[in-house]
Amino acid sequence: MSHPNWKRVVIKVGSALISPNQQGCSSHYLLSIAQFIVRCRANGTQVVLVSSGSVAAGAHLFPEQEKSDIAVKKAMAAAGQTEMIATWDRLFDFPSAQMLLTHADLRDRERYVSIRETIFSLLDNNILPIVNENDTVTTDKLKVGDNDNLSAMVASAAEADALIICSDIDGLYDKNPHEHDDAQLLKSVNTIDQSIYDMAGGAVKGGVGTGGMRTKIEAAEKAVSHGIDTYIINGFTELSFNMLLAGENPGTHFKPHAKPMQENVHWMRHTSNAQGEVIVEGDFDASLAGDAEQLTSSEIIDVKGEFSVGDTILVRKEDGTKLVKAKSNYSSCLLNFIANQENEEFAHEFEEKTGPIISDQHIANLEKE
Ligand SMILES: Nc1ncnc2c1ncn2[C@@H]1O[C@H](COP(=O)(O)OP(=O)(O)O)[C@@H](O)[C@H]1O
Ligand SMILES: N[C@@H](CCC(=O)OP(=O)(O)O)C(=O)O
Repeated sequence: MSHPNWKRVVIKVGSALISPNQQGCSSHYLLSIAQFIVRCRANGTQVVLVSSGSVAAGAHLFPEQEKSDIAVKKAMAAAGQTEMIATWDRLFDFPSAQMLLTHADLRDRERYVSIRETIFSLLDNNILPIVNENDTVTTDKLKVGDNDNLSAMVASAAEADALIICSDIDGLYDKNPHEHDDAQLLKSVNTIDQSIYDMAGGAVKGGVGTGGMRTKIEAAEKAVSHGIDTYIINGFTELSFNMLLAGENPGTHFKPHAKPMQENVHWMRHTSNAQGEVIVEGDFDASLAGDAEQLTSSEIIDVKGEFSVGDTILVRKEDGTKLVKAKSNYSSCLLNFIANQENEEFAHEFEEKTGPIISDQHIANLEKE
C-alpha cells in the first residue's frame, strides 16, 4: 500500500518526541513530522494529528515531589496543553484546531457522531485537527488512558486509510530491545494474536511514555479490523517519513483486514464499553444475535450493574464466555423486573409491547473472544 493512495491518515505522536527533556516542548523532532504533514496535504491526503505531550510539557512547572499526585498531573496536562498546541501551530502556515476528548465522549453514540462531524468539517476546510485526551477532566472511569488507543478510535471515527504511530523506537520487536540485545524487529504483522501481545512490554520506567508496546498493539488491532493500514515507526528520524512518502515501510506494518467491520459494529466492539451485563442460559445462540428479537427475558439468568435505555451491555454466559455487546432497549431496573417474572405469558406480552431487549442496529458479536 503506497502513500499516494491514502485519502486520509491519522498520525500519533508520543510524548518523548514533543517534550524529550520534560522542560516544556521542543520543536527538534517535530520539524520532520510537520514537514511530513505538509507534504501529505500537498499530495491531497487529509491529516489528523493525535498528539501526546501535555503532561510531559507541563511537568517542569511543578515541584518534583508533587508530580505523582493525580490532581497535580491534571494541572500539568492543563498547563502543558497550551504550550503543546502553540508549538505545533507555529510549525504550520495553515490553521490547526484543538480537540480534547475523553472515552466518555467517544463511547456515547450521539457525542461520537458529533465528534465525527467536527473532524470532517475541519478537514473539509483544510484545518488540521490536533487531538489529545482531555486529561484535566478524566477519571479512571472516563478515560481512554493512552493516546495509542485514542488514535485508533479517532482513525476509525475519521474513516482514515492509515494510522501512523510515531514512537521512540523503530517498531515492534519480538521482545523489548531495551532489555534484550538479540531482539528482532518485526517488519510486518498479518494477524494480531496472543503471541504478538506476548512480545510487548510496557513503557520505559521513569520515561515520559504511557502505554509501551502493549497499547500500540491494542491500537493496531482496533485499526486493522476497520481496514486501516497501521504502522509503528521511529519518529526521531526523518528517514521514517521519507520512506512513508515513497510508499515504503519504515517500521512495523500491521496488515488491515480484507473484510473490515461495518462502522457501527466497529464502534460497538472497539470504542463503546459495557455499563452492565446480562447473563444468559448456555444454549443462547449468539450467532443469531443479529436477529435481536431472539433474546427474550426467559433466557436471562441474571442482570448485573446499573444501566439506562440506550447504554451498551455485555451479554455473556455463566461461565464467562462473552457473546455480544449491544445497545440495550431496556434499563437494568426494567430488565430485572421482566426477567424475574414468574408469569411467562405476562413477560411475553410485555416484551411484545415494549420491543426487543437489545437493538439489532447496534450489536457486535464477540463469540470468538
Ligand atoms: N517488544 C517491544 N518492541 C519495542 N518496544 C518495546 C517492546 N516492549 C516494550 N517496549 C517499550 O515500549 C517503548 C515505546 O512505548 P512508549 O514509551 O509508551 O512510547 P510513546 O511515547 O512513543 O508512546 C519502547 O521505547 C520500549 O521501551
Ligand atoms: N494525554 C497524555 C498522553 C498520554 C500518552 O498516551 O502518552 P504517550 O505514551 O507518550 O503517547 C498527555 O498529553 O500527556
